[in-house]
Amino acid sequence: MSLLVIYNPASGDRSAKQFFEEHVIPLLHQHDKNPTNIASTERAGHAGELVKSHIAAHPGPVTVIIGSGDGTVHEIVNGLPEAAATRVDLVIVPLGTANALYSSLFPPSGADQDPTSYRLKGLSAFLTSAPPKPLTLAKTTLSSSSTVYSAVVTSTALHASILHDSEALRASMPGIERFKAAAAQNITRWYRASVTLHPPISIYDPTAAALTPRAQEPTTLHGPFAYFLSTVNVDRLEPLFRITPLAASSPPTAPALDLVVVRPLRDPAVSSDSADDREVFAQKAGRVLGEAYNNGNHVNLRYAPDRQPVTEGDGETVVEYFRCASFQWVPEGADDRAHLLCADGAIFNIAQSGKASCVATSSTDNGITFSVYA
Ligand SMILES: Nc1ncnc2c1ncn2[C@@H]1O[C@H](COP(=O)(O)OP(=O)(O)OP(=O)(O)O)[C@@H](O)[C@H]1O
Repeated sequence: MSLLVIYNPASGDRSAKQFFEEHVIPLLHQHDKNPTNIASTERAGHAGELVKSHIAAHPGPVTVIIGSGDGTVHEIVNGLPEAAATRVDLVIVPLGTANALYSSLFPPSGADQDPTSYRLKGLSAFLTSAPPKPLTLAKTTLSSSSTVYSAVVTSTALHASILHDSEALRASMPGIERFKAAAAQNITRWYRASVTLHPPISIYDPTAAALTPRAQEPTTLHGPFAYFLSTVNVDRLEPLFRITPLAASSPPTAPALDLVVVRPLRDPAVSSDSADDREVFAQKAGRVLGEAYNNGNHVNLRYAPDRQPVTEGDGETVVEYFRCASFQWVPEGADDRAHLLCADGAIFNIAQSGKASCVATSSTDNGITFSVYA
């Protein structure tokens, strides 16, 4: 098995080069692991090119130690030719902004933890020969010639708008605060679309505190939507933002998408798509996002008789939490923002009259088995 080391000097707070020189490379040498190549990415897309040319020169399985955030992992997952038919085992050193995949694999313990040893947990798993864990991928088809794989998140609505707008804030806000700033800019927007979920479908029931089976035929949800997001492999998008908690507490036994959906017209205080009702609902949407930071408690919010979100009683849930095999998002023509789709932070535009179809697959679907040390 060959060994390739890649780091992205532009990730997160731009500390990857120094971290690799001071910690990662010396540790590899101490363990007699000699990489075939140590490369720094030079531009967007370069990480995928580096792995692709490495496999061409060294056919067969490869371990890739990757110092970056989720965006660079995404480039590797999407950068290899289907014909490669090989195995890629990833060792993540989390040096990006959000590090969703890493913080889901290694949830922060809460206790004081040395940041350097925390970042080296994946590398330790590799060095101690723990078996790598296969990844699930979400495959999104935007047209007959456009397909993208996600290893973390596939979203539309507010989350796609946040990722779309936060990139412009990267230089002035290198940390996760830029996602909060972009959320504030977009919190009153609604997105006109419909979405069809495909079975097997289950839905979270806060009373049972469990996912319960739902229809075994496709289910269509009509908009407008405030929030629509699906994940694979992760229960959080930042160390403390636990948006799909059931992915960890009740993990799927076969490839599946965990979905968080928020539809404003379910709110008894909202009767129409007016500016006033958007302002009223923005507070509820803000509460949902805030409770996701409270160990994923947003999934337990219900509307009380006074129409405020609470965690007691038996009112309608504020969040609809589904697990399903696939979904099809169909934006309405006039709503440009409903045409944005985010795949692990990369933003795509769904064509006018187009749709996005997303299906959970095992990582072997594109001919390559992607696994990660955890
Ligand atoms: N040398 C480079 N200069 C500028 N950008 C680069 C360079 N190398 C890679 N990139 C781009 O940097 C982007 C961000 O990288 P990455 O996702 O690893 O970090 P992040 O966005 O800070 O973290 P996260 O995705 O976890 O929030 C990638 O999409 C990649 O295309």
